[in-house]
Amino acid sequence: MSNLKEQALAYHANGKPGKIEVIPTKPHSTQTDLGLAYTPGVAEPCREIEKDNNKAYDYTAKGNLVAVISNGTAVLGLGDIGAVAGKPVMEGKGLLFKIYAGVDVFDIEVNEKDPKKFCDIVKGIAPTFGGINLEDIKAPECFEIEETLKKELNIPVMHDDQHGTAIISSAALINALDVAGKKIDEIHAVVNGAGAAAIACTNLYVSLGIKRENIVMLDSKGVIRKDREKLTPQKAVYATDRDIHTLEEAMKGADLFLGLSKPNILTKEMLQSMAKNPIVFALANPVPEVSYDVAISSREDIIFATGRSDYPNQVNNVIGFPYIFRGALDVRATEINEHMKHAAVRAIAELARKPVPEVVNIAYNSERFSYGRNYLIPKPLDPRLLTDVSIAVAKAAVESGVAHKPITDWNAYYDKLRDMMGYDNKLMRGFTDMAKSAPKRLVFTDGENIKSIKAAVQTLTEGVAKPILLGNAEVIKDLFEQESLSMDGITIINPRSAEENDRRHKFAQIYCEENGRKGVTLPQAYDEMFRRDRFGMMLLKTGAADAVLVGNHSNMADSIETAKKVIGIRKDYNHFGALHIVSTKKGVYFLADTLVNSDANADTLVDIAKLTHDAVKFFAFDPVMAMLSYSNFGSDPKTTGCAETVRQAVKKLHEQYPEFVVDGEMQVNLAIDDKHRDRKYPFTKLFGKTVNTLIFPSLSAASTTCHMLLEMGVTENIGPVQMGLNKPVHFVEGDSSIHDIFKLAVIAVVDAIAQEKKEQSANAH
Ligand SMILES: NC(=O)C1=CN([C@@H]2O[C@H](COP(=O)(O)OP(=O)(O)OC[C@H]3O[C@@H](n4cnc5c(N)ncnc54)[C@H](OP(=O)(O)O)[C@@H]3O)[C@@H](O)[C@H]2O)C=CC1
Ligand SMILES: CC(=O)C(=O)O
Ligand SMILES: [Mg+2]
Repeated sequence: MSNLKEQALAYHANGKPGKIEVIPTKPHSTQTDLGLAYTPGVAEPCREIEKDNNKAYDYTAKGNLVAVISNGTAVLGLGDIGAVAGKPVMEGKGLLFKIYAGVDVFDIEVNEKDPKKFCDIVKGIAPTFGGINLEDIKAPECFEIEETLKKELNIPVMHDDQHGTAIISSAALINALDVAGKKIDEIHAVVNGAGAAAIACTNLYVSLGIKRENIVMLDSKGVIRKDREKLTPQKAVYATDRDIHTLEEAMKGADLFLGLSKPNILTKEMLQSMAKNPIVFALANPVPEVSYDVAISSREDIIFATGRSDYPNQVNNVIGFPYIFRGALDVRATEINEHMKHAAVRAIAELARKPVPEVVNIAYNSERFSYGRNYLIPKPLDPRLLTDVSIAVAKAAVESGVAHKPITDWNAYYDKLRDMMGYDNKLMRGFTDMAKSAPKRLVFTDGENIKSIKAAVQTLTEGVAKPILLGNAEVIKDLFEQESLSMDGITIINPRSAEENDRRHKFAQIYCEENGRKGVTLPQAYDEMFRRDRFGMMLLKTGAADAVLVGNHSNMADSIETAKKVIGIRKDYNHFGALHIVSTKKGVYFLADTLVNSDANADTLVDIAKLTHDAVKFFAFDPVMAMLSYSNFGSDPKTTGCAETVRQAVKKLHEQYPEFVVDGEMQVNLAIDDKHRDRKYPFTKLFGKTVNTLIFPSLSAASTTCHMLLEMGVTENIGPVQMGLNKPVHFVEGDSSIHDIFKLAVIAVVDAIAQEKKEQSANAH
């Protein structure tokens, strides 16, 4: 703990104190810029806004700016620590708004406990903002404050400790009940705490179906009973006349415990007295009502959540507020109403049931998040929260008639949000959309590998492919079960099974006929068909599949040789190759050949350059190609070796393909720095152009460079993209992540679509 204390204090104090700052969004380097940013130019937008206040959304930051406002009376579970002491929390919230949903925040700490005066202050500053997030204001004052402000302001106002918490914990409850196999209208609940968060959560649970008479609520004075005096209206709603007087009694046989109160209140015995599969949400921060260790050791069937990030099931309002406000701001909603809250609950609950993307597993250093008692709600770093929750909230605002600026093109809105996510680049999104337009039958030869399986499931859920997994059906089914993945829509083929005997014979016949003069006999060909890469490629060849991903269950060099024999190299070529697409700060680069030709000569390089030229065009870029080596345009005059091989290839390319923008040999720094190159070597065919394609002199150089870039943090890479075979066979590299395999799957489908189009146009002529 003291370590945490030191770390936390150093974190906040180091560098510029605090966690947020204001950054200008417009140019400000010249006198002209400043004359527009401030006087005299700034008067023009002022005049426009004076005429029509709504113009503030066009000319100022208002539309994306939220106030996080607190009076510091219920800061986390620290209690009434005063306005300024709450500032680190409010700044923290500002940081989360920004990083998760791109919402800008001013944190405002107000020294005022009187609800009426507090409301006057907020109303006074409201014109600055597109929305108001009330935070850490204690009950019962928070109820009056929120109600008044909602009534009197026409921008979204939400007290996050109430409704943010209610939304997230409701989503977790829906899924916990599903896991426990219980019905919401039959359960008995104990709610410990009757403050801002607890009351709002309970209200939302009731609207979802929990019966009020099945709830026992407690505050600092014990069970809220009908015979107690001076209950606030919010507490009185939940007062009970059942013969229950203590927390201990309330817990007996209960199905649900919701704690939004104080640390360490529950005992092991109390947990053991609950009903079967008890749901325990101990959400007090930073220390829950019962520790994770005590809860988990109390009984095996417990379904447990806290508000903390260091245990499974973090029920924390961070999963909601950034996206709830994002959606509300984007349609310029005048409020956040019940319809919008329910939409957010559903979106969060449903997201937890979808397969978890690899980026999330990587972020949490986990191999296997999957829906179940330890994964009831999405992780805060799940980038899909931004799209799923914001869209659900925005749609609900439009449907319920509170959107001032309704969205009509939801696909464009989805794309805009996806652009904010930042883990995927535009290029890949374009391919994904292309693949979705005509999903193809895609074979994963490594069907018994969990990474292939997860990538295959993702292709299905994203609608980019119809996956076929090769392997032993029992093994594959077990893996699906272990990961709680659905097999709906997945095809499994076991090349070794008796059912595939006829197909094995047929494939062997074809393979033998085509390769008889390469020494392949029929018995050998039959034996080969037991191997998954051979069988997968034959499925493709015979039209039973549209594309294949060859996994790393077999030797890559052997699979490459097999692909040559089974699928064949394109007419007019003697070689095939592969490229990697890497997205760097300097732009997108195509690197080749990164996979196939370990002993390239000048003819190999010419083929690779031609294939890469076509591929780069296919990916909608104009190829500007540098043929790389260690020397520049003959600066090393040796007549043998790699520089000479590249020179010969360049000569051939210039003679045979004068239209290609290609030159070399040159060093990679000259290829990338066009100004330097143009100054020093103005005669090249690349003059005035920016190189986007790098053809390496050897596989060794290409592969090393490619892996080095990736290890050193290139933001995005796709590959190896095979080019030059007659059909879409692509090769998965040994250390590929699920995300890498998914991207290659998308490329394979896009390749299949392109192939189909080519065949259709050839048939038409
Ligand atoms: N995980 C999450 O996302 C969130 C967690 N929280 C946490 O919930 C807790 C409460 O926050 P909030 O509602 O904003 O604060 P409030 O001050 O509004 O409410 C606190 C409530 O806890 C009650 N309480 C205090 N001691 C006990 C006790 N021994 N037994 C039963 N009830 C008790 C108080 O009773 P009385 O009414 O008698 O004073 C009051 O009703 C905090 O720990 C906070 O960090 C809050 C929001 C979100
Ligand atoms: C998470 C939060 O808002 C709280 O604990 O108060
Ligand atoms: Mg809070």
